[in-house]
Amino acid sequence: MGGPAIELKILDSRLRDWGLPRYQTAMAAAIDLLACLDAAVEIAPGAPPALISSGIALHIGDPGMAALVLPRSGLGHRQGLVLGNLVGLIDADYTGPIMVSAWNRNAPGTPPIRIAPGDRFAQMVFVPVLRPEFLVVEEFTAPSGRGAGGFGSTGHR
Ligand SMILES: O=c1ccn([C@H]2C[C@H](O)[C@@H](COP(=O)(O)OP(=O)(O)OP(=O)(O)O)O2)c(=O)[nH]1
Ligand SMILES: [Mg+2]
Repeated sequence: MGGPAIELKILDSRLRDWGLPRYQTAMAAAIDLLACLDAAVEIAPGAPPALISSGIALHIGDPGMAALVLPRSGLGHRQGLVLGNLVGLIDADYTGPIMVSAWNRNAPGTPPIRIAPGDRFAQMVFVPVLRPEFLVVEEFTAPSGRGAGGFGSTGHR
């Protein structure tokens, strides 16, 4: 409700039964993505991430918007299911399937993580994007209080 409309293709018809990715609460920031798998997968700790389709394609089609694929907090924090690319970036001009790199970040020797078809296993948030042009200069025009101080230059307390 209230957001811009963007085109979505349903690539996996099971989403018509499971329900499209959607906001789970009235003010949720992200939609949950469903694992469009043929069969359950188990991802072992230390194994390469599994590339899993969300079953949808989008054409955001607006350079002022992108989407980010993020872990779900409960799965990431409690179970160790995060993303092989840490964060997925969906460009406004990408029209292929939205894929999720599912990675078990747990220590070797711990049990595998199981993802079943239709599981809500990751989430996606739409974000505004600025695309500045660069003005190449020899010296910055305005003074900066911080200057080049970084990487802990302000201390800890
Ligand atoms: O988790 C992700 C990350 C990316 N993508 C898709 C959408 C994105 O627009 C495209 C390219 O992603 P990105 O620019 O991050 O990857 P790249 O390695 O730079 O690939 P490219 O050269 O295609 O831009 O891949 C996904 O489906 N899932
Ligand atoms: Mg890229």
